[in-house]
Amino acid sequence: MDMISVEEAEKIILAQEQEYGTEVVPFEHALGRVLAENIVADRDLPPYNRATMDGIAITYQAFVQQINTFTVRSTQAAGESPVNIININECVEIMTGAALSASVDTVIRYEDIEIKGGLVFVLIDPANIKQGQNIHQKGKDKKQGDIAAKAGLRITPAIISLAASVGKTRLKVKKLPKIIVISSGDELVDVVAEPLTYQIRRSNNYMVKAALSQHGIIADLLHIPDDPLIIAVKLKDCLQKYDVILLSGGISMGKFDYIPAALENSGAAKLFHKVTQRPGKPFWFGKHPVGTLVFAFPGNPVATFMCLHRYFLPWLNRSLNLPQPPTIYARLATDFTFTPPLQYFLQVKLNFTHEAVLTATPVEGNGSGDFANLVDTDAFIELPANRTNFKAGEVFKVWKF
Ligand SMILES: Nc1nc2c(c(=O)[nH]1)N[C@H]1C(S)=C(S)[C@@H](COP(=O)(O)OP(=O)(O)OC[C@H]3O[C@@H](n4cnc5c(N)ncnc54)[C@H](O)[C@@H]3O)O[C@H]1N2
Ligand code: MOO
Ligand SMILES: [Mg+2]
Repeated sequence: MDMISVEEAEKIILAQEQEYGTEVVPFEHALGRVLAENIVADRDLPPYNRATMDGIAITYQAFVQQINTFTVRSTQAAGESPVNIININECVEIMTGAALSASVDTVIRYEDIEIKGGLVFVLIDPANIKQGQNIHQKGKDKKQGDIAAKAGLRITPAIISLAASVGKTRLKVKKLPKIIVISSGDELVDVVAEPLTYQIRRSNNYMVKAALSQHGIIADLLHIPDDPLIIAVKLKDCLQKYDVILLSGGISMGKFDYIPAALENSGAAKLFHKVTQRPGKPFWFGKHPVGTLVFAFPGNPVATFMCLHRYFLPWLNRSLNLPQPPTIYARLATDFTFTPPLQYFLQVKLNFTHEAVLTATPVEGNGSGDFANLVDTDAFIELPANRTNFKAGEVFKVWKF
């Protein structure tokens, strides 16, 4: 199969969307997961007429009868059972969060009253007092039985708080794929090792694992040497144990790039190898008959990073039935030239102008091995393969990370 375009690669990958079922987790551990059930209000929200200001609670009828001096029946803290007034000229000193009794319907702030000699004087013009003011009415936000959060949403801190408020301590969420991130290469040593002059510490795998953890996935890590026998054994094992394998390295033209052949020998079917893009041209994608998907990313760190964001994360969203994030476009801030007939993913720094226009300033770096450059960039913009000169002010698609 010849090299395919970015769009074709994306289509092939998204067509492999999977469904991993659901599981129940403690609500405190559900952040970032996808809700697989509705969260329903177990009572009205709020469950009682709630004072929203510290002050006094009265019946509005008092003003109709020209009464604006009150005696204090009682003081009611939040958490105390509601106190009734007996006479129309009585008030309850009430605190924010306390439940009003049915005998009162209006709250006046401490700032608007004076308490002297056991009496409460209202300082403001009763014409400026509205019946029901400073009260959060029972059931105003949600009625008992209403759906307060719909299945399918990504769980945010707001949803965690909602679950807590309705006493939903366990939440049904979509299961995440079981993933292993495999690095390969004999030049790569462990992060705690002191590399020899011709070795480097492995880092791609930690970058991929960290990016996955932002999506709630705790991936396993494995390193394999450039040894075809070990690669075959390890890949065979992982193809049986995981839903998705994310590899980096070992897939290009090198004499020790054994991964594609090993995958195919293990029974995985190649769905494509090589995409007309830079970085990331040697990208290999395939599927094993047991259902395991294999994203074998090119080893150069910027290529691994780009392919993860451009292909894997959209696949994950699709498989979790989440809407894709809205497509963002930015204006190129300076002219840029790229001659090879490849779709170029240019590293950029994003900015907003005073006119709220999103701009993308190239932060080129030194090719796809320059992972240090990623620290100073916040997105790739996608420059079409069939063009060479890109002008400042032109608009291109953004892949934010
Ligand atoms: N003759 C050709 N050579 C190369 C081509 C080509 O088309 N023809 N493509 C180039 C491109 S583009 C890329 S990208 C790389 C991809 O190579 P591999 O996927 O085989 O990756 P490796 O050779 O194993 O490593 C490449 C590079 O990346 C470093 N690396 C790998 N894994 C890690 C890791 N976990 N942490 C940090 N760094 C890692 C590795 O040390 C190499 O420097 O091939 C080009 N060659
Ligand atoms: O993907 Mo390679 O990183 O184009 O250099
Ligand atoms: Mg190689």
